[in-house]
Amino acid sequence: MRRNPGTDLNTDSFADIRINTPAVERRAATIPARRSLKKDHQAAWLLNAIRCIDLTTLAGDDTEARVARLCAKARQPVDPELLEALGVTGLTTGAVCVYPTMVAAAKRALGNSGIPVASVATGFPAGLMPLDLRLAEIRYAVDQGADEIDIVITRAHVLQADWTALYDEMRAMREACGTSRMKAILATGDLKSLENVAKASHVAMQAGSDWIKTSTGKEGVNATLPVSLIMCRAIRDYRDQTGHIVGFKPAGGLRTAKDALNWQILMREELGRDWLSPDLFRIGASSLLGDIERQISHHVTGRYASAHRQAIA
Ligand SMILES: O=C[C@H](O)COP(=O)(O)O
Repeated sequence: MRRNPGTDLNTDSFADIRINTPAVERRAATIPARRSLKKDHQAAWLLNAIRCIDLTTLAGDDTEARVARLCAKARQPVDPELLEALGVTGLTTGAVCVYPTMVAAAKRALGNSGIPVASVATGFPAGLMPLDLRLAEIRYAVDQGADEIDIVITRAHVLQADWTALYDEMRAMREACGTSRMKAILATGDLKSLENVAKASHVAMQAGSDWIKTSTGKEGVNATLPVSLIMCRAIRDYRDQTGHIVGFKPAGGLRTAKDALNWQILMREELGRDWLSPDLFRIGASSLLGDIERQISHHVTGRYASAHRQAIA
């Protein structure tokens, strides 16, 4: 299984980063136009997006029954008749993502499907808890069976440019994850500048994150294309500097099939084909699958299915 072993903290590798925000925004704005995806091609990209979704429920009123329904959707994300028409079998989402107390229910519901369970941890979404409690939460989620842990960082460490504190806490989190893979949520909407996003990305990767992730879905601003562009370039730079491979997870506010296509175009353009697989690319989303299924249905049948047919996710 791919892991990023991380490195020692190396602030030299990002000390000189300067970002021209208007230029990044201009470049990000061209992403939707970079590839014209028509018909069969578009359906293939939408199916691939499903393979990469971390199908998520992170709500205060989550229940085991809701998690079980979500897992059923993860196992069979699209109407089998539509898949048959497309000649596709065995399609599942990339993972299911839940709160720690829901991990056991998700594991039960997913059975031997091979779909990983991701758990948020470390005082999600704000992370403002003593470190030993945050580490204990990771260990609890791992003990419950979580295959992947989505941690949140202490935003204050970034805002105060305390890279040592940020590195040390994430290194300890990586250690607590054991053999479960770690995704580091930077909560980019809280980080004030693209330079901070770039620097926090480097520290997260040096600390051994297997994916870096934009947002919790709970910030005022969640995944955007400019922020994602900066994070993808940090992944590229880190690979060039260390030879280690890190995945990317945009999350929060991704709701439409068009979003799913745009983020895949970004991966293809900035990091290449390898980053279009679930090992290196996840889309964190609680309500994206419905629109993707709607578009696939339209592709197959020539008409849009009514909304109730895609009631979940
Ligand atoms: O980690 C995933 C996010 O919580 C999903 O955010 P969303 O509910 O806006 O799709």
